[in-house]
Amino acid sequence: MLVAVLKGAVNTLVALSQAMTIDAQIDFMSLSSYGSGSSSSGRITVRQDLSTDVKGRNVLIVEDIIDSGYTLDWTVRELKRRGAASVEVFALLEKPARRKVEVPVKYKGFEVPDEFVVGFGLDYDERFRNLDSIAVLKPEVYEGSLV
Ligand SMILES: O=P(O)(O)OC[C@H]1O[C@H](OP(=O)(O)OP(=O)(O)O)[C@H](O)[C@@H]1O
Ligand SMILES: Nc1nc2[nH]cnc2c(=O)[nH]1
Repeated sequence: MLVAVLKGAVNTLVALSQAMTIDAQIDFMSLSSYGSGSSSSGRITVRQDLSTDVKGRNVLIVEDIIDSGYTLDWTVRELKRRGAASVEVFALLEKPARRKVEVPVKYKGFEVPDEFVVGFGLDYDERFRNLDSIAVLKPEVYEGSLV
């Protein structure tokens, strides 16, 4: 089954699941470690949990971006703790320069430089998620002068 980490991974989940040729159940987990800032606090909070028991299931976690890796590290550990038979990862984007914790990623999309990206589900303070492509946010926006 596919487990998407909301909210950012929603577009990625839709695109990936529609490209798959095998039947796959989907479920969602909403986590946050960013609040309204642009860097991870490292403290994960569960905003909304899965509706499925993952015990004995083969799970593919679908992520939009891996930055520090804290979110993914927490999610992999948590799903294994709940008894998933296997836990693998699909990540659309990775920002290697900012990695704090390494997590094995089976299916990798693209590497991005150390810049804050938005669009295709990715937000800055809940804005820009509905852009249909991924763009680098101008630092003036998160440094305050354009907010
Ligand atoms: O590797 P990390 O440093 O942990 O960062 C990656 C996470 O950050 C973003 O989520 P965010 O917490 O902003 O929530 P959102 O998906 O609801 O925007 C993104 O969607 C990843 O889940
Ligand atoms: N929108 C967005 N969320 C993130 N979470 C971790 N890194 C990023 C990023 O570059 N953009």
